[in-house]
Amino acid sequence: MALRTISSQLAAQLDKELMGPEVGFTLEQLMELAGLSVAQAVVKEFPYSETRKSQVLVIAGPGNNGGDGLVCARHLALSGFQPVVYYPKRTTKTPFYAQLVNQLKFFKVPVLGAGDNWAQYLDHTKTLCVVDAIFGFSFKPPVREPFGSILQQLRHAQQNLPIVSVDIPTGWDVDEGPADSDCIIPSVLVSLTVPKPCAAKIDTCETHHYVGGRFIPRDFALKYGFEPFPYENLDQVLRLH
Ligand SMILES: NC(=O)C1=CN([C@@H]2O[C@H](COP(=O)(O)OP(=O)(O)OC[C@H]3O[C@@H](n4cnc5c(N)ncnc54)[C@H](O)[C@@H]3O)[C@@H](O)[C@H]2O)[C@@H](O)CC1
Ligand SMILES: [K+]
Repeated sequence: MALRTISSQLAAQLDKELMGPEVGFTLEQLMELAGLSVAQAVVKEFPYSETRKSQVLVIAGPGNNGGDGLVCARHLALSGFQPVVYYPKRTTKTPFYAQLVNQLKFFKVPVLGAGDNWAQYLDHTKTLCVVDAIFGFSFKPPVREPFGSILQQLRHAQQNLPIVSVDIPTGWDVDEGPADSDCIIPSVLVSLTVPKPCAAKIDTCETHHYVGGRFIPRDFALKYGFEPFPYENLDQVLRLH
């Protein structure tokens, strides 16, 4: 199936309509479904087993992509994984994010901040995968600290430690794809709602591609120029490649 994508501008317009007065989704609702879908992709890619390591490092950025990561960590904890969240730059935009952090504390999920030793969790003998919830479709290069050095460490770790990118592989241009050769190459990409153009630049031998963020009806998808994705039953993700 040819990969249908929509531009980042159209994606932003689609969001605006979803959260507009007629449809009336709240960001919290969309984020909950998005985060759940990423957790489901992790479970499908790395099925939980008593014997195997189950620690997952979730790196959350300052925006809503980071919010997806906080939600994903909670669902991973519910499904028996041992998530650890590194959340160096916390948005104070809305109290909602503080509630997401409270929920993680409620689930006994460690939430590390700037200055904490997060890199210890890049040890692939203990950690199953890293969830890249740093930047999504609002990323504008060049990367500003502390995310530059975080990406550098991820690039180094990715040889042995699979990266699951939420919506956009962090550091990639949302429309053009990898800006230069030292970008991260995720093992899994979970495109939310609909793949953005950068998703066409993944190498399907290296990156398993899922679509998640299941919250639009057929006619709305067609209006935005793409076929609805044939999710099964109540699955929150569908593997495209
Ligand atoms: N709109 C939707 O339908 C949904 C969107 N969601 C998520 O929201 C994401 C978009 O969220 P946002 O628009 O908050 O933006 P992002 O989360 O993509 O990140 C932008 C944030 O990072 C900062 N930033 C941007 N470029 C930077 C750079 N070069 N260096 C350092 N900081 C930089 C910005 O100040 C902003 O705070 C999507 O990718 C998706 O993951 C989901 O939460 C729910 C569904
Ligand atoms: K990301």
